[in-house]
Amino acid sequence: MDVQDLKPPKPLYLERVGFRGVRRRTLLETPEGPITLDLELDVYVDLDRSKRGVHLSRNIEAVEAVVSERRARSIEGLLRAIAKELLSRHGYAEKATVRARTRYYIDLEAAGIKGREPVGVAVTVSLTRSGVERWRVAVSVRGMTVCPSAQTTIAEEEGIRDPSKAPSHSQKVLLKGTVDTEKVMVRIEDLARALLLSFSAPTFTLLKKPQEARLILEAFTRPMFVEDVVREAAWRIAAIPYIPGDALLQVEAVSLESIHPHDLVAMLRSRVSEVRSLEPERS
Ligand SMILES: Nc1nc2c(ncn2[C@@H]2O[C@H](COP(=O)(O)OP(=O)(O)OP(=O)(O)O)[C@@H](O)[C@H]2O)c(=O)[nH]1
Ligand SMILES: [Fe+2]
Repeated sequence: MDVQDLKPPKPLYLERVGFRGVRRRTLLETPEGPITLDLELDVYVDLDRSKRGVHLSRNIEAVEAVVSERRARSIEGLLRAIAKELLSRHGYAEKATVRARTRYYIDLEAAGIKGREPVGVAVTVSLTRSGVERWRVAVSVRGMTVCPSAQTTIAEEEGIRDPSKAPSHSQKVLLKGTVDTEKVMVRIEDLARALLLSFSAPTFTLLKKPQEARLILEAFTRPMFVEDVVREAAWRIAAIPYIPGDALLQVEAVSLESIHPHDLVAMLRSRVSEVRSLEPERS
């Protein structure tokens, strides 16, 4: 009998046992065409109290079986297939959890500028043997803000009639949106776009002089606190129609303040239904 199958000295249930950071490249045959993804995978199963260890090589065999098939049409399909493969190879497990970290490229249009922009992605599925499927999609993006407080102060002090023409401090903001759902997975593109449009202005990989000027002028007409960015992002995420009302969303912004040696953070957590129930103040 394998050591793994022996009764453990202390028979305690383990929620997750597996490998973290398994690197694999895969090709997804998506409806928009083939996408190659470099994945960093975490692959876990639970372990009941009767067994000392998980037969861990099977976690890699499950990944290899699915990744080499190259049949997945989406990251959702790929992760669900690996989770099912884990449960089939570990007859003693009740739950499989698979997490993939990767980078997507999103078509973005703002201030009349078009670009294909990188976003950080982490998708987690947890699947039980009875078929309960839970998803967590987290997308991280970068944008810029213009501070409304400094802009107003300077406009008043300098007698500048149109505040958007007053200088202010502007900084890069790291914004992360996470949505937890059952059964349906939030599309990465939808979550990414909701976040990218929640800044004073998004960042673009390529900016020629006229575009750079237009982006900055646009940003100065949309000054935002870091709190405004988080609320705007929550609002836009909740506006994604197919997300169930009981889904949980979390938005966190880290503003790399240009005038301080430290950063500024704002975070909100809410049920999507709660955000949807608010009537926006007409600005
Ligand atoms: N459960 C457990 N396994 C470990 C640990 N350290 C190393 N291993 C793994 O043990 C694995 C080999 O055991 P198994 O996966 O059972 O390999 P096997 O018995 O040849 O294959 P199966 O017949 O599928 O069980 C290696 O892939 C190691 O990664 C540990 O701390 N706990
Ligand atoms: Fe084994």
